[in-house]
Amino acid sequence: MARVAVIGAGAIGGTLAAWLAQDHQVTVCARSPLADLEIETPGGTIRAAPAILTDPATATPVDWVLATTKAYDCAAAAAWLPGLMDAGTRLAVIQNGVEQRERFPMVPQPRTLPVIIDLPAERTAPGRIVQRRDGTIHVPEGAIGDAFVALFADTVIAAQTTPDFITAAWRKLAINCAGIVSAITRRPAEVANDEGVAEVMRGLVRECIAVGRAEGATLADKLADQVVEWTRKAHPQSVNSLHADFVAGRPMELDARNGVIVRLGAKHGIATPLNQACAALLAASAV
Ligand SMILES: NC(=O)C1=CN([C@@H]2O[C@H](COP(=O)(O)OP(=O)(O)OC[C@H]3O[C@@H](n4cnc5c(N)ncnc54)[C@H](OP(=O)(O)O)[C@@H]3O)[C@@H](O)[C@H]2O)C=CC1
Ligand SMILES: CC(C)(CO)C(=O)C(=O)O
Repeated sequence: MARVAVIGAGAIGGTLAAWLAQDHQVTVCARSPLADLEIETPGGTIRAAPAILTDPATATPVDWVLATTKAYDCAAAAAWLPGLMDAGTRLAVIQNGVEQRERFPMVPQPRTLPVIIDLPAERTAPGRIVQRRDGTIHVPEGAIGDAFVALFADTVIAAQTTPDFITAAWRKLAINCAGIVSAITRRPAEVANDEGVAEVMRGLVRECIAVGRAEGATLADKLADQVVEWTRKAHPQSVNSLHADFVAGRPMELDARNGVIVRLGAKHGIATPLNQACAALLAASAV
């Protein structure tokens, strides 16, 4: 049984904390108070009552810290680390994008594990989450990756290591960059059935493919069509996390999901007008 602290009790943090609490000693480090966790999963409801802390000064060292805040909240989330981490603690950064390690520069790289999770989940109230699919997790190969995968052995979440993490991260970024169409149109996954919107999604993904290849990822041309197909096969009412932030009036991970394609595209001399335009339009409509 490992000691696991989950920073962030949102859609992903709450879901992972509830699954891991079935087998491990879990502490949830929350910004807003909550009582317990109840997750509606494809296989039925699971419940957990982990220890819940709201003050970083009360944190004590654990084996694993799972950072599951949004990318834009990493600086505040880092306030938990001095209490939670000792010389043996490892940090898993479970966030979208391709820059997970860079978001926690204060933790030595060998003890930081970037994690790609594909698990659609929505928070409906504090501690109440709908998990739409069992989901997958990908982490880089190596001893720390193996240890992380072992934490999920008895859960429905398929966790695995990959020898090509950069490709895994960019494939997920392809899905996420296209998801901006939901926030722009205020429509869940079903919006991908609109052929005009689907063509915008393909264009966003093609830019992501070009930049990802320049960064060393192996991405097939067919990924553009696949992203549309996968979105069409998702639960039609599934709300992605960018869309959820937009409708809740929260900050958005625009830089982590679309801006990064524009930034890294500029570095490689690759034009990314669709990602730039969609991010600018969404940012402007959130004001
Ligand atoms: N939702 C999804 O389906 C998926 C999300 N992702 C990625 O996972 C990451 C997390 O997303 P998601 O779970 O949706 O986000 P949520 O907004 O649902 O949850 C983030 C949580 O972090 C908490 N938080 C923020 N700052 C702090 C802090 N300083 N200390 C403690 N808790 C803090 C928030 O608190 P408060 O309750 O006060 O808001 C919130 O509960 C993102 O990078 C996202 O892109 C990846 C795959 C799927
Ligand atoms: C695409 C999706 C739903 C899948 O995990 C996601 O990553 C998000 O909501 O941010």
